[in-house]
Amino acid sequence: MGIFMLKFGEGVLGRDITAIVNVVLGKGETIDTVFTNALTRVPTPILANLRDNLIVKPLTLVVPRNTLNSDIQCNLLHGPIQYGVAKAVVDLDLDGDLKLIVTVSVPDVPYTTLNKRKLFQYYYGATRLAISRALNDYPSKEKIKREKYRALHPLVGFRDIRLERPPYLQVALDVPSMENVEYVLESLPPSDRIIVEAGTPLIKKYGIEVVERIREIYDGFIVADLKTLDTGRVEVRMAFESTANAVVLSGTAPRETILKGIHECERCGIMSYLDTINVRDPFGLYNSLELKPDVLLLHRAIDEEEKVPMKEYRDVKRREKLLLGIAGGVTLENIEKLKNRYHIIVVGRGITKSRDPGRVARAIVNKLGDDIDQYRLYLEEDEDVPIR
Ligand SMILES: O=C([C@H](O)CO)[C@H](O)[C@H](O)COP(=O)(O)O
Repeated sequence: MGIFMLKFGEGVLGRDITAIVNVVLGKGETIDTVFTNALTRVPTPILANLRDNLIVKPLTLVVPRNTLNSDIQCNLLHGPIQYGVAKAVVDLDLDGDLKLIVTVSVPDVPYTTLNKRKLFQYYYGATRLAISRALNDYPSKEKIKREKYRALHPLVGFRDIRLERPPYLQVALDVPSMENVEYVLESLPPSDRIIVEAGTPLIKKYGIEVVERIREIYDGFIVADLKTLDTGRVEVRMAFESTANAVVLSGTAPRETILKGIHECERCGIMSYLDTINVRDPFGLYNSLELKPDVLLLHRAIDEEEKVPMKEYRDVKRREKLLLGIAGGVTLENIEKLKNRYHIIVVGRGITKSRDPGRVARAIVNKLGDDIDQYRLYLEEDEDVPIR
């Protein structure tokens, strides 16, 4: 059996025009077949050359990713793009037995904005990057794991947060006035440590659509505090359809409702909270469930706060997988004590009723630890890939 090797890599560079380059490289029957089939296809991709009659080794196919709609695009492909790819392959001084298939985006730009030098540079750099990454099996599983909560896709503009970097501040919006909600949301600092809660009274007043109204102003992780007591599936669905990232189910609901609600959250790919207002043994309830919620919320009701002290679970240890939340009368003053014991600290009136909600929220967030973007450089680094 001959030598077999197949590797894949991507390089994307440039801001005004983006060079997107994907590479498949390898040795053996598989790549030989793909290579030969591609060459006999119509329209035929081009063999990278430095000039006419001088193809590069290892043999490299340049394949446009998009349809070429104009002569300008054809010239770009056959000109600076092809030259950029060819020069990168030659400069990397690769094993001559390899074969490379390089797919390239071909920009559709007006002739006047054409800058061949810039295009060459972008495609040359992106190709080097893609090949080096392929040869180094970049990115590693660890890199992807590390980056998955930091990555911000440029065409999406928001991150999908899964509460993987606790502790978090959950700002509970119970104030039943949209004007007040807007005021609080607009004052919140942008932070990956903040969760916004559409509070139960707010949802009762405006309906579940209030989640979408909140999102228009603060597009982060939003919890719909439905405290569901019946029809677990239906309520989770409603919250999901209004773009909630998590739903709160009541721990006093029938077991079936809790389980159906958690199951529906899992089906929809959103998170489930189990609220424990009026539940005597929250951990006993948690342990008894066949399906576990993502968050167990230890909660003292507002109505009982004059009689009942704030819930204190001194022996609470952070458990693997389960996120523990605390709610009911939390203020800026308690944060220091709570932040090492709980993953999610819910603060309602402590923020919404303060004279300066933004200042209080910022002060709490500062106590929780650094932000995801705080030490991030503008440029991405492949710390584990030597570019040859
Ligand atoms: O969930 C809550 C309560 O049941 C009303 O819906 C509150 O959001 C929660 O108790 C936090 O509020 P504060 O006690 O004002 O911090």
